[in-house]
Amino acid sequence: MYGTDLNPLYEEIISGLINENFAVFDGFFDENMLEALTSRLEYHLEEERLRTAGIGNKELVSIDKQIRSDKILWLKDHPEHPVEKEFMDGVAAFSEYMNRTCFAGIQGGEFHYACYEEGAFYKRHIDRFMNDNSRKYSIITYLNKDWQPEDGGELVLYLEDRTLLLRPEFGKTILFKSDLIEHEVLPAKRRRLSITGWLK
Ligand SMILES: O=C(O)CCC(=O)C(=O)O
Ligand SMILES: [Fe+2]
Repeated sequence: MYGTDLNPLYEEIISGLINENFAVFDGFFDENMLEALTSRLEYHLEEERLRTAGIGNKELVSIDKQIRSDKILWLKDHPEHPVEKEFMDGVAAFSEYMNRTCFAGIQGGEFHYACYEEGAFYKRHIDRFMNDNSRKYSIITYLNKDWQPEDGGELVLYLEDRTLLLRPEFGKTILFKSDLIEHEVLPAKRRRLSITGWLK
């Protein structure tokens, strides 16, 4: 029946968002798709398409290497590949579910690939701009095979009652409320790849 099926993974994510403003999970995207996204990102890197990321929104971008030192490529800034369309479709299906079951009011999103080269980091911040509060949820999926504890690059979530360190392991996805969760990326000790987006 249209509109009434429950999706167990989505339900788990939504419980996390309701109870703790974040959720960490595997299996949002299947293995083939994760492999294809990784190859695509590696190809973009070889073609030198990623650029030093800025801080602030389009009008107010300043590049401050003291705060972040990753490189990014916005998905909208290059011709879409079928796996990128599949990625967007997956995120759109979740957004529709959130809208239908939680009245989340998500109207779209923006997405980029990110690469933290050895030594790169992103200091403690929240994912909202001073002059634009449209970002509702942040979503990050990691594309790093065999990430080891000594590889660093953890995402730190600064929660009210504790601090959580998350390793950027292949296929792991984090979703959190963009306006509430302060977070940081610790220096990576090897190249750290991800695809990141904001539901708006
Ligand atoms: O890659 C991560 O773990 C987080 C990235 C991040 O905080 C951002 O791009 O705003
Ligand atoms: Fe962030």
